[in-house]
Amino acid sequence: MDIRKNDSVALKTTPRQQIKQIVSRRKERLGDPHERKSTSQKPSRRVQIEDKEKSKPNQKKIAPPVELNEDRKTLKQDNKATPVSFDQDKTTVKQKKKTPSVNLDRARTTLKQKIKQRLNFDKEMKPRPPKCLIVGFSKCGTSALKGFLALHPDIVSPKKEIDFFTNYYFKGLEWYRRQMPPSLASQLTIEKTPEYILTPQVLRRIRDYNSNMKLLVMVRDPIVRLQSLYLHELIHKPQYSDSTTFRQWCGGGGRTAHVASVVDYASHIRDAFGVFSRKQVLVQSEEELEKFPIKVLRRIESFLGLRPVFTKDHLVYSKKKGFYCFNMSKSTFSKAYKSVEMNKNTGCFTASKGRPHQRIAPNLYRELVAFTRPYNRRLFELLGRTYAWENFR
Ligand SMILES: Nc1ncnc2c1ncn2[C@@H]1O[C@H](COP(=O)(O)OS(=O)(=O)O)[C@@H](OP(=O)(O)O)[C@H]1O
Repeated sequence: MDIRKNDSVALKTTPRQQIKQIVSRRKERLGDPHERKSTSQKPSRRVQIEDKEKSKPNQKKIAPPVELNEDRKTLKQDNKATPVSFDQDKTTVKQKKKTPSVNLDRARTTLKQKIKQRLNFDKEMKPRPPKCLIVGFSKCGTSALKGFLALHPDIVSPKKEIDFFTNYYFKGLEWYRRQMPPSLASQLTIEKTPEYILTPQVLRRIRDYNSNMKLLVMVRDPIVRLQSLYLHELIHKPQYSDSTTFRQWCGGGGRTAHVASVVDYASHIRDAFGVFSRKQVLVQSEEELEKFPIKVLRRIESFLGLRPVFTKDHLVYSKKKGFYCFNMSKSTFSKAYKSVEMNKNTGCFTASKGRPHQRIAPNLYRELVAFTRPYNRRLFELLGRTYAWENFR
């Protein structure tokens, strides 16, 4: 080894340079103390927390915010769909649990269909001109007939008597139509005003309005009709008071013009037969409606060309009232309720229908029987049938 050469190199450097060299060699060996300081700096608090989290494997992780929103979306959609799934049958609800997305789609479709149906239904529902009229006679069970008929799904009827062809003809046909309840094209509107049959001019107005109109005419034992009308007019006509007797109301006896106007069905029905074909007019007795309502309703269904729906389940006999009333456990009851005044609790007609009649004094009764007999005979001849009115006595 040439020591002198090395020494010569060494001799060439100044002590200051030598110190520098020593320091740089140390740096190479150990690394820069400044750099070392930067790497050995304390980790930031955030990093510390993250590290801590990593070091806790069993701790529950909080779901990232995006997923939470997704969950909420799904929840909202589910909530929106809930009313539809209620309308669907139980099977669909069960399926929903298994495949929610499929059922959600189905529920949406059903809802859309239902809305569409409803809109179409509402568009179609409008007041339509009546095609059948209950034209008479007052106090012969016309309200019961109208109310019972309104149980039929294909029949609608206004609650009130419209009196159009008698009193409000000047208001015009459009006004009349608007008095009718909304109905579907497939339904039949029936209006009842028992005074229509009393005037030939009114019957002609009806024919001019609709020459195919069907007429329902209720008749009743004329003496019972007198009793019924008497009780009605005592309340509704100011010329009578509570003290007006039946005899006084009859006009002092049983052979007056007043009595004649009440018991003479035949001349009015003849007028109706003169304006309409007989096929368009059905005459029905109150007595039969009172005792065998379903039989009568089935007959009228057929007369009106409606599907037969009436069964004995529609009505129940009330011993207390002494009449048939609506069977409130049957859902059609609520439909009929829109068409007649009835007691919501009992399903029977209000107190103004089916009032107990007073007993007629025997003398007056005999007079009335004698007086009404020819009227009845004329009616029976006209109809080609009899009623058991005179046989009752
Ligand atoms: N189911 C039933 N419920 C109640 N009443 C019934 C029923 N069926 C027939 N009737 C008889 O209907 C009589 C009333 O007839 P109207 O409805 O034509 O009277 S009105 O002209 O509308 O005022 C009414 O007359 P009154 O008994 O004099 O009240 C009843 O006898």
